[in-house]
Amino acid sequence: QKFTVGDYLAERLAQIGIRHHFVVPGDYNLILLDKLQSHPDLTEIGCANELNCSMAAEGYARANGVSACVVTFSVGAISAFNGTGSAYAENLPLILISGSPNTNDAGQFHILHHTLGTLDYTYQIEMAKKITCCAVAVNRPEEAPRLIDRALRAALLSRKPAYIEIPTNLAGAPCVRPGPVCAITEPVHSDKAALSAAADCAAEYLSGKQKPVILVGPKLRRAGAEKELLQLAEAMGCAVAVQPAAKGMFPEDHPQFIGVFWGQVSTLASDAIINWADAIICAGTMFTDYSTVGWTAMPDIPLMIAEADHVTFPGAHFSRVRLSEFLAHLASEVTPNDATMVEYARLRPDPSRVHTAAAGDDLTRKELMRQVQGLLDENTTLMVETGDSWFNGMQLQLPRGAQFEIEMQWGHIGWSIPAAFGYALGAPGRKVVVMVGDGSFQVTAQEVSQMVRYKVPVTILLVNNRGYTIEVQIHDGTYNRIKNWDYAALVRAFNGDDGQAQGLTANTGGELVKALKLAGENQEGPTLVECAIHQDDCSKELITWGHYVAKANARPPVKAA
Ligand SMILES: Cc1ncc(Cn2nnc(CCOP(=O)(O)OP(=O)(O)O)c2C)c(N)n1
Ligand SMILES: [Mg+2]
Repeated sequence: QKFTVGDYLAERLAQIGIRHHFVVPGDYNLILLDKLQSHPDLTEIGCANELNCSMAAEGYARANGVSACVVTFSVGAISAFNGTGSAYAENLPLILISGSPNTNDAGQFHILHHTLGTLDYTYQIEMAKKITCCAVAVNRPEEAPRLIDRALRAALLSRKPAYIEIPTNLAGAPCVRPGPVCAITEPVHSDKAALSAAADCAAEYLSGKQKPVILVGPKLRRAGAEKELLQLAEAMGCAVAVQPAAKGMFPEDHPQFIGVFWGQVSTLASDAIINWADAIICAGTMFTDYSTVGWTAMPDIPLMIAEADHVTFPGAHFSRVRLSEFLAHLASEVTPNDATMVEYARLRPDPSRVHTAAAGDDLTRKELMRQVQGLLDENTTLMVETGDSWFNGMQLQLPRGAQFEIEMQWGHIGWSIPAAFGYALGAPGRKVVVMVGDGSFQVTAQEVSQMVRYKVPVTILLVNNRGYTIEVQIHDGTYNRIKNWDYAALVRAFNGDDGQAQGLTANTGGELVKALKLAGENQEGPTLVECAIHQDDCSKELITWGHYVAKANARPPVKAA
């Protein structure tokens, strides 16, 4: 049994920790799929289309750390570019693998199916270069080890997606076996001198400051630095806020947690403390139009910003300083200062008395969220979709161990369904709950059928407010109306003759209680609960945020000088 290029790739994927690879077959990748499938540690997961395949891989990477999506040339890969873009924006090492034309075709001037109908097949890798940290095409079997290793190492080091193109007649070509896997997995450590210089600079930045606070951003988890952040927070004793896309990256039951800082739509009293602070330690932060509420909540004091591999201060920059090592170093040196916690204690809001609606009342967003809060425990992962689900999710208090997943940077509606499917396969045993709007659900609904096929027990809370409400709050128009579906019947239709999915509707609080109980009991497949709420029943935060994002979008062009 000769060892081939496909076997080399399979062995490397397994060595870096992948146990499931997401695929849609096509004649350019069939031999490669055979090789991957024959690896004892890899399980092939079929998806309904390549957009969903790439989003399932994006979700798998959130749970597993790294993922692989295997598609056919051009018609497959170009759809998969969307989930690859998400992985880039969300800092996830998704390996996009595409079959490609037989190596003889270019030289024989063949026009091929699935291509643009020209003689130039390089357009795909040229596009892939723009949305990955490394894109390689294996055109000769001898090149396979070097190119595959280069792409995988680049993805693992930078937490960005990589692209590997394998011609249909090379997947089965003879190839040498891989060398030690540490050659591609060995991390890069901080430069010692830069690390201590950065620590000295941090001490200087903090000295003389009365009210320092920590702000956690979404890159913290991707840099593997959550533990060290906690060490630093406890060494300082200061208040800790998180950006919306970093919710769940600092424990919310921790006494120093002061809420989600999101400008005027912040939770608890985090915006008051961030605005009161005279020093902000930013760890893995991303200040974007969405996270600063249309630039109305951009901190305006000099910041210390610790990124995955460098640290900046007002007037200083230190390269090759790894975030986790920097935070740990700081924790061992920093002077305690709990002024921001003392102040927070003075102004923290009393926990709001949550109103329980009568069982027979029409279901409202508030009652829905009261019941979702009750679902959260140390074993739950809540995935919130673009839409009012972002804002409703932000208000939830996460018990210790509960996880929260959001795709706020790429913000592709429909991400949550395939991503939850992929995440659930990467985190067996966790209870995965999705909160998704009706508009988003319509984009990628087919992947519920894969949850049925692989018996993945995801609970899908479909918040049906009859349309694209988040868009309505930014700027309304007829385009924000959609055709209503019978969502529960659709999910039951995915069962075919042997599925265990349940499709339920909840029009009142009482019906929701019953539906959630049934969902918790269904371990043999997905349970979708259509939660029907009024079209205008949206969060006050969405209305405020939508107003300022629309204003930011409408800024007039700056007149040329
Ligand atoms: C792929 C993609 N296409 C279009 C958009 C713009 N967009 N953002 N949110 C929406 C509507 C979301 O509506 P729903 O899922 O019903 O959420 P709600 O806001 O809760 O009604 C759109 C159409 C987007 N974010 N992603
Ligand atoms: Mg909606």
